[in-house]
Amino acid sequence: MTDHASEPTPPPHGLPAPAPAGASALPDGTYDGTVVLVTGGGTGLGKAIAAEFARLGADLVIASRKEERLKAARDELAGLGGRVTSVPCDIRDPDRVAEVFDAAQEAYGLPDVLVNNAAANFPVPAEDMSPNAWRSVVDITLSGTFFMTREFGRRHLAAGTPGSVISIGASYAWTGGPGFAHSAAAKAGVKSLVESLAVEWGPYGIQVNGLVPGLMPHEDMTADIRGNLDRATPAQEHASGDRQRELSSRQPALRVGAPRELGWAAAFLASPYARFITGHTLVVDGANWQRRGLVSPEVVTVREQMGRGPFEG
Ligand SMILES: CCCCCCCCC/C=C/C(=O)SCCNC(=O)CCNC(=O)[C@H](O)C(C)(C)COP(=O)(O)OP(=O)(O)OC[C@H]1O[C@@H](n2cnc3c(N)ncnc32)[C@H](O)[C@@H]1OP(=O)(O)O
Ligand SMILES: NC(=O)C1=CN([C@@H]2O[C@H](COP(=O)(O)OP(=O)(O)OC[C@H]3O[C@@H](n4cnc5c(N)ncnc54)[C@H](OP(=O)(O)O)[C@@H]3O)[C@@H](O)[C@H]2O)C=CC1
Repeated sequence: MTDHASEPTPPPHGLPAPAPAGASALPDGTYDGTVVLVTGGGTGLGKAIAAEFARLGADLVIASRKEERLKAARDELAGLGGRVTSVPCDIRDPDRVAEVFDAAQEAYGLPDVLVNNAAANFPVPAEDMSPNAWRSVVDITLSGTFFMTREFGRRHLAAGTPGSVISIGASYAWTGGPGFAHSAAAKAGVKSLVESLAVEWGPYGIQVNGLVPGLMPHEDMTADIRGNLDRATPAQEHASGDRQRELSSRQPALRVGAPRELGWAAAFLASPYARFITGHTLVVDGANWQRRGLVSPEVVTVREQMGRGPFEG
């Protein structure tokens, strides 16, 4: 019998690394002949999601406001498999949203899959948030998601065809997000939409799911979000220069997520292997959002976290 007590305990090593980039759990050609529309598909996580569908054979339509970014992403994604087209669009405008679907239909056909990935966010204490700042984040994140989803649903209902919607959320939809009241409220709305529409449209063969990323750093992260992460880690740790390690040590997985891990989850959720999953929001975050204890870190106000002086009205 081994005497375990006398053996040194190996240090915790966290969750295993993901499969390499370019690998897939789904069979080659899973998305041959299908059209996938990704909002915000020109940057960050949206681009990573689009890439996984492309590798599996999908024709892609990516849509967002900035044409240059879309074009650069289109060239990158085109090397992966299927055809790619980009359509400039502000998802806050329902007429522009309809035009995106017209363009997609003309290019490849009615999208079979819609990924609502576009969103807006910046950290700001609620008492400093202007009405327009609130409106801007809620309009893009919640209303834009609804306008896209509504257009997708209407066209499929009219055609009598099935489809799959995946809306990207955030875990503060459940917990609230101090410093991000606008985005957290909007993402709670997105989660609620998933649940309402899955029931409304199940009878017509339309699946509606949510997908929540954890901390998945990428090169397109906005300066505001990057700054927020910098403030969340002590200055002496920045000096080490190993940002990834600093962030990893604060996750139960002892690592951050790779954008492709979100892409794999999206490709699964819209695939023939997930046809009975609808109205569900899947969290891909290494259990970071569950990290609670009876005794939490000392309370620091959002103002202090953001280095702001006292509220002056
Ligand atoms: C707890 C868990 C931890 C969790 C830790 C972190 C979790 C992150 C989870 C979620 C992450 C994401 O969503 S990441 C996605 C982030 N990506 C993006 O946001 C990209 C898109 N963003 C944008 O385009 C812009 O940032 C945005 C402002 C939202 C929209 O652009 P527009 O041109 O429509 O709007 P603008 O005219 O510039 O600005 C509209 C108003 O917003 C105000 N505004 C703009 N930036 C502001 C700022 N930094 N602080 C205050 N107010 C601001 C302006 O002053 C305007 O108000 P007035 O002056 O009154 O007129
Ligand atoms: N990164 C993370 O760690 C986390 C991200 N998330 C969620 O993941 C998703 C992707 O985030 P991420 O890749 O990090 O962010 P990015 O800032 O890289 O992407 C946001 C995208 O949305 C597009 N967009 C913004 N506003 C509009 C608009 N009005 N109309 C059309 N497109 C718009 C932007 O393109 P353009 O500027 O060209 O319009 C951009 O491509 C979001 O839903 C976000 O809330 C959730 C939790 C954590």
